Amino acid sequence: MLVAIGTKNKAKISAVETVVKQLLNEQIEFQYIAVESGVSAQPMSDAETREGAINRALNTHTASKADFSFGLEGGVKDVGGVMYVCNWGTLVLKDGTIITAAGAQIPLPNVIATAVNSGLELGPVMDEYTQQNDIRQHSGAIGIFTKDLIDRKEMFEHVIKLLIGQYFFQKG
Ligand SMILES: O=P(O)(O)OP(=O)(O)OP(=O)(O)OC[C@H]1O[C@@H](n2cnc3c(O)ncnc32)[C@H](O)[C@@H]1O
Ligand SMILES: [Mg+2]
Repeated sequence: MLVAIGTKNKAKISAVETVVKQLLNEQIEFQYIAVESGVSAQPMSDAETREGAINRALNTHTASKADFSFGLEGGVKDVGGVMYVCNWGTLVLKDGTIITAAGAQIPLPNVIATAVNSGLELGPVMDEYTQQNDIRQHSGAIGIFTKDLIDRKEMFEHVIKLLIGQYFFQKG
């Protein structure tokens, strides 16, 4: 089967590959496509982040006609005046069926929230904060602020499991 992923981000790619290989007992070809999310570079709500994940999966589906097309999107959201990191995933099946799910969320420190609210993207803000490159492709914000107990790959693995689990349920 063909599995397409709408990103070139290493954390997202390895999350999809790990879970798909674990759950689907067949020969799998993976395809990675950089697609548009159709939302802002830094989504600021659950609704916008979810929409970005759906758009990515649909654009991946259109480009690949794969059996499974995945779209994963990271964003932030405000809950009671506190900024949380949020992540959404979408699986589009070959027949166009859309399945969605969201991942674990943690609050971001005020210094990070202030920088993001000033219009910066979380990715570069995290690089500046940690003095490392490309945190978004490795630990992610969720890894940095949990001492890597849950990194960005593992967080996305849960999202992929929630997507494939719903597919199994629908299939019966
Ligand atoms: O290449 P793509 O697939 O776009 O991957 P990305 O890392 O840019 O991830 P998103 O576009 O889904 O996330 C939107 C923005 O939020 C940032 N972001 C989201 N979650 C993050 C995390 O856990 N750690 C660091 N940055 C994160 C990301 O770098 C972007 O600036
Ligand atoms: Mg991005």
